[in-house]
Amino acid sequence: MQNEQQFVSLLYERLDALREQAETAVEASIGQVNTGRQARVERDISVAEHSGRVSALNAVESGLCFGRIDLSEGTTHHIGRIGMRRDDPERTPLLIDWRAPVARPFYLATGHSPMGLRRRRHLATDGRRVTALHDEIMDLTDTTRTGYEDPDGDAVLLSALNSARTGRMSDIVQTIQAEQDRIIRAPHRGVLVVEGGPGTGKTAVALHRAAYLLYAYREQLARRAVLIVGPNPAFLGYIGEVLPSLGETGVLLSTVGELFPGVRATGTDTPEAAEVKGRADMARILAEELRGRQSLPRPVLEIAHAEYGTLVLDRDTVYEARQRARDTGLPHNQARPTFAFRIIDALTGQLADRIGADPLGGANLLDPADIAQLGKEIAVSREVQAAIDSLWPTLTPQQLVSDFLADPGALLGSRDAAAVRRCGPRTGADARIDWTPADVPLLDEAAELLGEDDSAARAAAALERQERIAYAQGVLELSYGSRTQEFEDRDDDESEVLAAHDIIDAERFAERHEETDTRSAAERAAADRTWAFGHIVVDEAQELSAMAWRLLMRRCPSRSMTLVGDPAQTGDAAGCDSWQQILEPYVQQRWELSKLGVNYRTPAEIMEVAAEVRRMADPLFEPPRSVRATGEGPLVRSAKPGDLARTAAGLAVEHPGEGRLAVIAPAALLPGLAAELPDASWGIAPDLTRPVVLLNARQAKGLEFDTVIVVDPEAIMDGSPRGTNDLYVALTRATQRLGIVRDAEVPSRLKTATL
Ligand SMILES: Nc1ncnc2c1ncn2[C@@H]1O[C@H](COP(=O)(O)OP(=O)(O)OP(=O)(O)O)[C@@H](O)[C@H]1O
Repeated sequence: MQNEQQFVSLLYERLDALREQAETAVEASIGQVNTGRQARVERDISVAEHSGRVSALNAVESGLCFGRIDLSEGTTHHIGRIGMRRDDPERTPLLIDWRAPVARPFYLATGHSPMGLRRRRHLATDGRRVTALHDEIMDLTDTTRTGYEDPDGDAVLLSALNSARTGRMSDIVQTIQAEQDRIIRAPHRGVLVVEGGPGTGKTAVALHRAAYLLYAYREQLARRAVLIVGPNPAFLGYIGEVLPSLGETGVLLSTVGELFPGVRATGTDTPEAAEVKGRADMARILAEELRGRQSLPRPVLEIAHAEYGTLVLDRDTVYEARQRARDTGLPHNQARPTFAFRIIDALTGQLADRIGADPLGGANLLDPADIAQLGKEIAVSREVQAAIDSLWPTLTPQQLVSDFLADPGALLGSRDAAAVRRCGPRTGADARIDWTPADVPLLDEAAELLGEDDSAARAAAALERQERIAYAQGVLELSYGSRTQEFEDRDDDESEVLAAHDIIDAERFAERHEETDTRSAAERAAADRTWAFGHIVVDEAQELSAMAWRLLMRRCPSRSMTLVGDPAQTGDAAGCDSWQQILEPYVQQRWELSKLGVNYRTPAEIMEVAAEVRRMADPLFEPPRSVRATGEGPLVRSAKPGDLARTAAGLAVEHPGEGRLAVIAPAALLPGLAAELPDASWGIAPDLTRPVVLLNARQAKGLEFDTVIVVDPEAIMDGSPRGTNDLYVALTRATQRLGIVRDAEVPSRLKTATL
C-alpha cells in the first residue's frame, strides 16, 4: 500500500506541475500586448487552448489513477483517466490513459484468457490518498501473494453499484465490463446500435465511447465535434459530468429541441400533436405547403405601377416563370431570383411593347439600351417587388411552419389537423411563438426546403475576398521587388533564403489573413444549423420520431453514429419500435447491433416486478440479468384514491435512506405530492441533486435513485398508449429499494406487488 501511495503521490505531483505549466501559459497568453488583429486572434486561440487544458487537468483530479496491470514479462503499468509522461528526456510513460491499447487487458483479461497479465489491481482512493487495493491473480501458476487478493474479483464493481447516488451520473472507468469495453472501442465508422434493458449501462457505455473516439480519432473528431443527444435537459444535466471527469470537455450535449439555432423550444405538445408532427410524411406535407406558396394568379394579377400605369401578369406567364424556378432544383428562396428574373423580363417586354409601339405599325421604337433601362426600373419598382412577393414570397422556416400550423386543414385529415392546429398569432415580425421540441425537426425540414437566398451575401464575400487577394498580391510583389534588390548580385536559383513569394501564392496568403474563429468546434457547431458532426451519440434513441431522425442524419453526413436505446422502454407515441425501420431510409441494412444483457442498476427482486409488467405486452419477455440481489422485495401500500399522495409522502419520509429518493407518479398527482413534500424538487426541470425529487414516468427515463416510490401503477399504465412501457421505466429506476403505493379501489394487475 505504501508503495502505491508513493506512486500515486508522484502522479499528483506531476499533475500539479502540468497544471501549473498550463496556467502559466494562460497567463502568458493573456499578458501579450498585441495590436494587430491577427496577433489578437492568435492570442485568444492560445488562451482558449491552455484554459481548456487547465479545466481538463482539474477535472481528472478525483480518481486520477485507479488501476495497475502487471505483465507476465515483468513490466507494470498504472492506468488512469489521462496519460502522463515523466519530465525526462525520454518522456517515459508514467500513467497510461485507460483508452490506450496497452490498457485494454485491464478490462478484458480473465483467468481463462489472461492476455499476458500476471495480476490486475484496482486502487481505491479518497482524494489523493490510497484507501484500498484489490488484486486479482490472472496467472494461476503464479504463487506470489500480496495480501490484497480479492477472492471473487467483484468487490470494486459491487461497491460502485451499491454506493449512494448523488443525482449526477458518475463515470465507470474503473469497472468497465468486458461486454461494455467491446462496444466502447468498436471502430467509429458506420452506425452502431446498442440495445439493452434498463440499467445495462447503455448511457454509461455511450459516454465512454464518445471519450474513447475522441482519444482514438482526436484529429478528425476534435475538428468536427461530437454531438450527444439526450431526451431532455434534466437528463443532460444528469450525465453532464461524465465526460469532463474523463478529461473531455469539447463535446456538445443537446436535446433535439435545441438543435435549431435561434429557436428555444419551450412549449409542450399533447402526445397526439407530437405524434403527428413526428411522422415521416410531414416532410412531404411541408414540401406541399411550400408549393402552395408558389402561387398563380386567378386569372391575372394587375400591378398598378406608379409611373407606367397598370401592368398585367397572366397565369401562363407566371406558370412558365414558376416552372423555370422549380426546374432549377434549388431550394425555394434560392430559386426566387430565377422566378423574379422571368417576371421582370415579361413585364419589361409588356411595357416596351406599350410605350415603344410605333403608331404607324412599324418596328418598336425603343432601342436595346432603352429596354435595358426600362428593365432596371421595373426591377426596382416597389409595386413589382410586391407582386413577385405575393407569388413567390421569401420565407423563413419559422414563417412556413407557423403558417402551416395555423391552418393545417388542407393537408392533414381533420383529426390530425385538430391535434396540431395552433391558435394564436400567425407569423409577423413581433409574433411570439411558443415552439415545442416536436416543431424543431419541422423547422429544420423547412430550412432545407427554403434554403437561404445568400446570393447578396455571397457576392459581398467574393468581393471582399477579391480585395484581400489583391492586397496580398501587392504584399507579395513588394516582397519580390525587395528580393531583386537584396539578391541581385547572386544567382537567385541557388539562393537558400526563402522569401514569402517562394512559398505562398496570393490566394493562400489571403486565406491566412482571414479572421480565425476562436470558438471551439462544439461551440461553433451549436450555432450552425448546417454543421456536420464527426460523430453523433443518441441516447434513448427509441424515443425519436421519424422527423427527428431526418434532422439528425442531416447533421451527420458521414453516418458515424452510436445509437443506444431499448424499444421496450419507448414511451413517446412518435417513437419507433424497430431499429431497421428507423435506419432503413439512411443506411439500408448497413448497421450493426450490439446487445448488453446484464443489469447493473436494479436488484433482482425489483426486476421481477418490472418484468411482470413487460410481460403484459410481450409474454416471452426476458429481463436483463441483475448483477445484484438485495434480499428486499418491493414494499407495497394501498390507499384510497384521495389518500395516494399522503400515503406516498408518508412512505418517502419513512424511507429517507441514504442518497436520493424519487416519487414517480401520474402527472395529475404531482401537485398534491409537492404539497405533502414541500422540500422536494419537481417541475419541468427538477433539480436531481436534491434528496427528494417528484417526477412523472417520462421524466424518470434514463435516471436512477437509491429509493423509488411508484404511485398508482395502474394509472400510469392506463395514462398513455405506451403506458405499460412507462410503468416498466418507473419500476426500474431504483438501485436499492422500491415502494409501490396503489389505489385500493382498483384491482391490481401486478401479482408480485399485491398485498
Ligand atoms: N461497468 C460498470 N461499472 C460500474 N457501474 C456501472 C457499470 N455499468 C453500468 N453501471 C451503472 O449502472 C447504472 C445504470 O447504467 P446506465 O444508466 O448507463 O444504464 P442504461 O442502460 O442507460 O439504463 P436505462 O435504459 O434504464 O436508462 C449506472 O449507475 C451506471 O453507472
